[in-house]
Amino acid sequence: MAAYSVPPVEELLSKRVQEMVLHGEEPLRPYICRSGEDVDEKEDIMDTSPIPIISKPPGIAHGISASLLDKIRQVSREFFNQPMEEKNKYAKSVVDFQGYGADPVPEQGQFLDWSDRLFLEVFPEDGRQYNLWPQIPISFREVLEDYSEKMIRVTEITSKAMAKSLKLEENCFLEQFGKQAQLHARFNYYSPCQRPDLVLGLKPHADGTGYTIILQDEVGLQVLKDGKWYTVPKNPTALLVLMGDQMEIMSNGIFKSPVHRVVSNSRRDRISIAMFYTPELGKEIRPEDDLVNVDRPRIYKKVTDYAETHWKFYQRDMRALHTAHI
Ligand SMILES: O=C(O)CCC(=O)C(=O)O
Ligand SMILES: [Fe+2]
Repeated sequence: MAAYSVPPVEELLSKRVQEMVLHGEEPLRPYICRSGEDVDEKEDIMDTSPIPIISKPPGIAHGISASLLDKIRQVSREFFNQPMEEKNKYAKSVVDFQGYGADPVPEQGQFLDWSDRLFLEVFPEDGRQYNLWPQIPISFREVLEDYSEKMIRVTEITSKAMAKSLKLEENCFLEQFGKQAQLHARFNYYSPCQRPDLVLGLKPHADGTGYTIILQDEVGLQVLKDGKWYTVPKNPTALLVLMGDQMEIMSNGIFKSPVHRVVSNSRRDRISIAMFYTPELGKEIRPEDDLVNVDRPRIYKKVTDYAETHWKFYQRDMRALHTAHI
């Protein structure tokens, strides 16, 4: 049988998916992670009841104006719509986290995502690498700074609401996150794919964050529950709060960190802005004491810098939560 040669992953990752699509290239083998079945491009959305969405009541009002949500979507689109040479001014190497490109090289044999991204640390402020923040569109920096400030407010509202829903002291989760909690912005660009039945925009994973706040412009994100994928509906003024593994630990397993993925679409592209909210570096987190009792024994240990452990497993397409189990 003739050998089928594929460029090394490093080489593939040094090229953007968006570029391949512009050149009409078909996905190469490392991007192919689906069997060619089970693709549903219908516009109608499946039952979404298990997905918590912060919007107007009966959810929680997030307090961010519709115009700011439009602006952040707009500057993201404008950034990705630019020629490669402009975007490459912010290019990351294939091992870096911050900057424009793809995720760092996964361990051998793992599939690649059919998407590009720009990843930036926004809090604590001294972690900002402004040389990687796009200068075009010119309003990018101002809009991201404004959005990040507002996101901090959303994390306060959300963390308190979650504590109260469990009858806990309202600041308990905020204290665990710490004053130097981290916030990272990940701008995801999902190019269309001629073969959405073969690739995924983002492979199935759970987040290693405390939680992640997602804004999207099109459907594509799916959450796994009881073995079934649920599509998150499109709602221009809604933010989706997705629990990460660290919130599952702090809530002693009450809040579940769901596996999710992004499917590709043959006709349209998609933008999402995911804000990763993670406890302060070096800070130990643990299940809240008041959530541990005879009926609900402690199921998670104390952990520190769990996001690092999470990343090591993510690179191997595995979850890390078991490492925190008692
Ligand atoms: O694009 C999305 O809606 C989800 C992104 C996501 O899951 C992530 O960046 O971890
Ligand atoms: Fe995610």
